[in-house]
Amino acid sequence: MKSSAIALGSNIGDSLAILEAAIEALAQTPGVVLQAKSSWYRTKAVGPPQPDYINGTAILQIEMVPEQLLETLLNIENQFGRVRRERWEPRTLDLDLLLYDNLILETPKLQVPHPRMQQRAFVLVPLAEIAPDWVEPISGRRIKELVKDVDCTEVQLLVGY
Ligand SMILES: Nc1ncnc2c1ncn2[C@@H]1O[C@H](COP(=O)(O)O)[C@@H](O)[C@H]1O
Ligand SMILES: Nc1nc2c(c(=O)[nH]1)N=C(COP(=O)(O)OP(=O)(O)O)CN2
Repeated sequence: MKSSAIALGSNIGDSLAILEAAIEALAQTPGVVLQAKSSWYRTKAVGPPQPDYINGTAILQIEMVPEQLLETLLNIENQFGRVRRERWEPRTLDLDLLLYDNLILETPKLQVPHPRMQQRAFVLVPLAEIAPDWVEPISGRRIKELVKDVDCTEVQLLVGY
């Protein structure tokens, strides 16, 4: 069994229902056990102007290699109507693979840890809630330390668990 941290986001449609259903779809996937899910946060969009997002994170116990997990995430995004036209466009569902144990991996299709997670309050705030002591292997710093270095003012608790 390996551990993986996943980021979830949505800013089109009934985002909260989509995100809850996506968590359920992950939990029902063979080879995946849902260990923890964070609260949901309303967050200002980073990048081009677009509607606010709802973001959260989950910790999975998995029996899959990282490439299989990415494939699983992309399939679930498609199930929830994800359409890809351009980068950083609004989306029904975005699932990013943040961390996979302490692995560092760089292939044309997959980078782990997620290369922008250290700058993203919408990732670090929910991740610090469920995995504060996980060490991000590139920086060697814990999530609870990384979150202190980002501006969290535009990440508001929406549904707490
Ligand atoms: N760590 C990653 N998680 C998700 N997707 C990744 C990762 N590293 C590379 N990718 C590639 O990015 C696209 C998905 O882009 P999004 O706009 O974040 O959905 C995917 O095709 C992966 O090959
Ligand atoms: N608040 C917020 N802002 C965002 C969010 C998000 O989830 N929440 N996702 C983005 C898109 O990231 P994308 O997956 O297109 O690009 P990446 O490859 O940099 O993750 C861009 N901006």
